[in-house]
Amino acid sequence: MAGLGTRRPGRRLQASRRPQHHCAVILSRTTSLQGIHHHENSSNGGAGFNGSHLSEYLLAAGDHVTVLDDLSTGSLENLRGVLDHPGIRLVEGTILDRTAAESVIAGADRLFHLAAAVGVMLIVEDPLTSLRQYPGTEVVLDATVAAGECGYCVAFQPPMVLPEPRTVARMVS
Ligand SMILES: C[C@H]1O[C@H](OP(=O)(O)OP(=O)(O)OC[C@H]2O[C@@H](n3cnc4c(=O)[nH]c(N)nc43)[C@H](O)[C@@H]2O)[C@@H](O)[C@@H](O)C1=O
Repeated sequence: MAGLGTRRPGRRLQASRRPQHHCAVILSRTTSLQGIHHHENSSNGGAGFNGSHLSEYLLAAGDHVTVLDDLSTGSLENLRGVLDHPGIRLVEGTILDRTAAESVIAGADRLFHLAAAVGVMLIVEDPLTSLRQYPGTEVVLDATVAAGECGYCVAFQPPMVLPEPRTVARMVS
């Protein structure tokens, strides 16, 4: 796993402007393939800062990972060390697309939901786009429950960081 200090996420924020920590929801079933136990992981936002490190960790542990990322703030560059790994599958798409969400959850026994618009500056600069992403978590969790296969779900959701109403009004006018 590459050192955390060696990578820069798609959009860096100054340290003082970093977002607050995420909260997490968790739900695992191990898959047995020819007697070897491994997990089939689905990772939304897997090309992001946290997601790419997680992908590297899981692949190094012998798991498989399917990454669904719209590459809005993430980058394939973050995954350059594992792009050729036989255990990784990449799907470019948004979590707002139920079909895309279902396609990566199918067959997964663990879901890591890391896709989100995070960062104070990003949200302040484009609050409406950020808000439109919130239903994505519902799409993902709905699709996961409907699939009925995933026994372990880790969902990270960004804190609700909103600018003052008058700031939003100025931005959209
Ligand atoms: C501490 C650390 O904390 C944060 O790291 P992070 O939480 O990993 O955030 P990120 O932006 O690197 O990853 C989010 C991923 O999510 C993808 N993404 C978004 N929206 C959809 C979406 O709607 N669909 C899909 N499929 N992917 C999406 C997006 O393309 C990206 O790949 C950063 O503030 C970072 O700067 C930092 O310092």
